[in-house]
Amino acid sequence: MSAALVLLRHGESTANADGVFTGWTDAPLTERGREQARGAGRLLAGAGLLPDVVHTSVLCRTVTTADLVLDETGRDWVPAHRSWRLNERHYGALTGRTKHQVRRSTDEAAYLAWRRSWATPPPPAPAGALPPWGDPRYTNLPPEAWPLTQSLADVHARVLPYWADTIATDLSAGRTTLVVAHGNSLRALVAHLDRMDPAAVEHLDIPTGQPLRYDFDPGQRQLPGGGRYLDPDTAAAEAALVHGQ
Ligand SMILES: O=C(O)[C@H](O)COP(=O)(O)O
Repeated sequence: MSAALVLLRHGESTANADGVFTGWTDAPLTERGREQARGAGRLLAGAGLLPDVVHTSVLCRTVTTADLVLDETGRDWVPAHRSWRLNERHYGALTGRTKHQVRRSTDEAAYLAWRRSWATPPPPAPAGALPPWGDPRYTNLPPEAWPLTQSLADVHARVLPYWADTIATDLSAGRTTLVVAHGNSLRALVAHLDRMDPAAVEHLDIPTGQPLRYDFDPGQRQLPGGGRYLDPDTAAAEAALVHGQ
């Protein structure tokens, strides 16, 4: 069966609005972010993309965004799956600092490497601090997978098993599958789907609240052309805001 996949970065969070590195911490949506989520739902409904299933991270900004999208599409009742594998990149010791502060405290090359390179992780956070040991969301996270920091390559390595074992299964059953995740977990997934090399991914920015559509044929082959934003002009403008941070 043919199937559609919709990737969606959560709506703007308070940390996004304040220019703060967020990573595995929680930050609620701003009113603008909530409206972005509702707008994404209207775009999906207008394109006839009614989700049969939704996947989110275990961070509240994706859960809230997904709920608003499902409400707007009349699909509040579909199965919802949460996984830490879809979480934002763990931003290590940068978590909670503003991008402006970090940029001033180091040189441009280090800032860009921490934020956008494939393989360079930010400096690590103290063990057991972010998230705190015992956070019930991570009961199933094996101790060796508990991160102190992550490069984009690390994110790619933990997102791909979830893609292969769970999301791809929904697509092969012909389900319209909504994945609500984060700037960097989606960069990793888009890099996989669009077969991007690490150098190209450095220039990839994912806008908040903009649905990105992929289509698959009955043989589960991705249709040519890569992902398409449902509202390309707004997506480009929002991606430019992310790039400028
Ligand atoms: O965790 C964060 O700070 C953001 O969600 C992603 O930030 P980035 O665009 O700087 O990678």
